[in-house]
Amino acid sequence: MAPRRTLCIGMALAPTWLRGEGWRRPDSNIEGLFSSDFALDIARRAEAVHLDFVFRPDTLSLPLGMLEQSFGFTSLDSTLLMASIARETSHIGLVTTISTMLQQPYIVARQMMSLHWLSNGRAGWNVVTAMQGQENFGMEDLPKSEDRYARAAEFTEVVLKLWDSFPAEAVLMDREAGRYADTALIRPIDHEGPHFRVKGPLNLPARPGPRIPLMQAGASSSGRDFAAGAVDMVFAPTPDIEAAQALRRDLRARAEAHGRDPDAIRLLPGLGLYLAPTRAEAEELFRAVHLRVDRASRIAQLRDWLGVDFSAWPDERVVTLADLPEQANPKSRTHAELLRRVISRQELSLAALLERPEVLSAAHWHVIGTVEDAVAEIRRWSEAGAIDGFVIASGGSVQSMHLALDALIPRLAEEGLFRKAYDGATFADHLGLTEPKGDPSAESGTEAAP
Ligand SMILES: Cc1cc2nc3c(=O)[nH]c(=O)nc-3n(C[C@H](O)[C@H](O)[C@H](O)COP(=O)(O)O)c2cc1C
Repeated sequence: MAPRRTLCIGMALAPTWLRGEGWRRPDSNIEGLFSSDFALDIARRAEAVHLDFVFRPDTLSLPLGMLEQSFGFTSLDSTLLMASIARETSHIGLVTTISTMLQQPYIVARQMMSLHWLSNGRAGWNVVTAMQGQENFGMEDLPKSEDRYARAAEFTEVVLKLWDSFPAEAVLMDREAGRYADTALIRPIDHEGPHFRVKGPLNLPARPGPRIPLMQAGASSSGRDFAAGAVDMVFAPTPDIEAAQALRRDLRARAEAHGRDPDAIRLLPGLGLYLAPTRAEAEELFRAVHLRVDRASRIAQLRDWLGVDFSAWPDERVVTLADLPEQANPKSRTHAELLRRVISRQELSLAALLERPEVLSAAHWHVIGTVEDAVAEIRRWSEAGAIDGFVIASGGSVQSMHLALDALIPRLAEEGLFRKAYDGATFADHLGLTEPKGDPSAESGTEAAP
């Protein structure tokens, strides 16, 4: 499978580089976490090296367990944050995360189109079904993964219809004739489905040009199928190159089965970058960051993903698939399956399992080393057809994050793996999306220019 000519690269503003012990460093600026300048500084750096987008994950609940040691899931509302960055930047895509389980499509269609107008065509929506937060929305439990995706598919369909319901051409602004809009072009959507009844139209005209790009996170079979039919980018944890190759192959095949060009869907794994001037310093950074994540938190993480309580197990006992129950409704099938995969492939003691990136840091692809190590690894994955790009989840320290943006990305551009300048000023321009309307199955899927 041929790799694309240039990669699509996003930067997570999470801020992953302050996780673990990172926030305790003197230069962390943890005090500024809830100011818009904090994210803006990173967005400006990302724009200076022509990244495709900045991206903010988001949740709607606060698990207190993590908060003793780090900032956990505290965060500004991601869409408002992106709106504040929009005014101060001019080219970079702004991808916000909004849940289809815990929101209503009319509100989301309006928020996203507002962000699209306010940013001059740079909005992107990370469509998540959510892993937590149901207790804040009157639910005991989240429905099972398949049902969450069925709702996500209908939710997305309604949002796309709403964006199309008030087309840009309907706005005439004919001063002479005194005619503001041609209301014959503005149509209700009259949607009636299993989850939503929405009449429409949206009370905001569509911004002229291609539709807002969509991203998705969650790689269970139903997650992949939803992504293959509806989105432009998949953000996924792929801890090794084989996992990424297999996922990319599968997503492309599913996109084709949905009648789409396989190039229309991009696999963008999370990339945990622990960078330092030397390999030894980078390894020390990784160790130092995870030093205090205690056994109890890691055991709790495993209980969440695998449904097993390992707290009474001795460290040296080997974990096998036979120890794991079939889970009817895991919070994230993606993470549960990645853990089952590593347990089936390697004979791991409990102590060794607790050291794995799948447990410590969200099962993402990791590079712990120098900038040149990262360039080599990215080239290897790209040439092996494993990725269409990646989302940087910088780890360890502010210095490591700065190395990723200020040193690694220009090196990738020098190597011909990434663009040297922006070709256009909208997010769709960076992705090469050209179709004007909402239906992803009608898209061109052309490549981003070098
Ligand atoms: C890499 C990754 C990132 C995610 N980010 C978010 C997020 O920011 N907010 C959220 O509510 N859910 C997030 N999710 C949850 C997914 O949207 C989805 O609900 C969950 O993974 C269950 O789907 P699955 O069974 O396909 O894994 C994320 C999932 C993955 C795998």
